[in-house]
Amino acid sequence: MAGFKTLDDIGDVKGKRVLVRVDLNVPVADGKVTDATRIERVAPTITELSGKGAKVILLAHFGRPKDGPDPALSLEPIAKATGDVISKPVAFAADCIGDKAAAAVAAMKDGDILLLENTRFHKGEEKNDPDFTRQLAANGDLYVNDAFSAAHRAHASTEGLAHLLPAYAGRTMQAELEALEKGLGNPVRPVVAIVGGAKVSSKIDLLMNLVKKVDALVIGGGMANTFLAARGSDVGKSLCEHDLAPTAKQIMIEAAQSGCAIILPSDGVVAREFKANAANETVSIDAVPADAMILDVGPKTIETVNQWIDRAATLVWNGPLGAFEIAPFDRATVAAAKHAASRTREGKLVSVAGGGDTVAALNHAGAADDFSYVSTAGGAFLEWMEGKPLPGVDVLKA
Ligand SMILES: Nc1ncnc2c1ncn2[C@@H]1O[C@H](COP(=O)(O)OP(=O)(O)O)[C@@H](O)[C@H]1O
Ligand SMILES: O=C(OP(=O)(O)O)[C@H](O)COP(=O)(O)O
Repeated sequence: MAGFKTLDDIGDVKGKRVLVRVDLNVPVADGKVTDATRIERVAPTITELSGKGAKVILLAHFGRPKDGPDPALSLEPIAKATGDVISKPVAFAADCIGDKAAAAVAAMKDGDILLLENTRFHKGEEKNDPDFTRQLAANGDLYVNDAFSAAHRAHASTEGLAHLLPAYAGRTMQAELEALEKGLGNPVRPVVAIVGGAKVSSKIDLLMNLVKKVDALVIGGGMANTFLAARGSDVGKSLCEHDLAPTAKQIMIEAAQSGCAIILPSDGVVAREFKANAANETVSIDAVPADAMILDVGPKTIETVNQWIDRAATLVWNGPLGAFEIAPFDRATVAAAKHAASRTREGKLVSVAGGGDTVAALNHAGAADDFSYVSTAGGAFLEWMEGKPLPGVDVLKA
């Protein structure tokens, strides 16, 4: 891979402490990992380094802790899940810096694997604070970044560490960039993007550039509600970031100027509770009851989405169209995923999808294997698509 050092350049790692940044931000329900794709994708890097006798020290975040350590966002259960995927024990330390981390690292033998607690339990992580970064670096001789899906974050463990230790791209980082370049480096038009999901505030800005790159943008999931509200629709109690309505309006103006069609839901499946099999009804998008929330796009919208998939030569997808984890609000996501998979199988579509939950949704639909490429990354993938610099990648090239 041009511009980087990879594991092919790392030399003899026997006995060396290698800090490996991975993305273990996996979907979890009732304490169980519901989709292990991200763990499976970083497994080759972990097993390769461990097999060569390195002490493999995994750094990762989990969720978005607001105020220091949060037991609900501990990585401890993920250590076991990682061990299950790689068929080796993965030890766990209750902090990523300080005495607990140092003691756990000191106890490691060559080839051992250790996962340190959620890096985001310290404010220094997201601030890329030099002092915090030095404390992380104290436990390593070398640094490997295999977290492409977090490479859009300039955090201590994704960017800062590469300034302090000899830095290398892991196998997944390398493979993701190569696959995206191959699939989307020079996409066949028309290019249709589907963007849904729930991370509205962290993804809405990048839609401003995306509409300049694609021919049509289908907006679903929680993301659609902010656009619907900006357009004047009442979305009741739906997930919606009303303060981002001006941004949504600006994106719609930008899209019109760039000749990018924006497709918003025309109907929705609404419920009063966010739970599986909640009583629900399908309503026109302009008739959402004030006490209800849109949890999926409706059948008319599914038809429209599928028509746009039919028109596309290239499909780019991040974010489910509805709350796919809870039946029956998975209907639109499953229908669109199956349709895109079948067009891809017929050789009529290049389909590239990404994101922790999007991958889980495609797996749920039984469609992932038929997509041209499934990335572990959502936000990072869209930023790569925009042509935005990814700090976690650029620092490896420095
Ligand atoms: N209408 C909706 N209301 C609430 N949550 C939604 C809705 N549509 C999708 N979601 C949620 O969005 C989440 C995924 O969003 P996001 O994290 O942005 O995707 P990814 O991880 O693929 O990048 C899922 O947990 C899903 O339940
Ligand atoms: O799940 C992730 O991104 P994604 O939801 O865009 O796929 C990454 O772990 C990054 O997480 P963040 O968006 O909290 O920085």
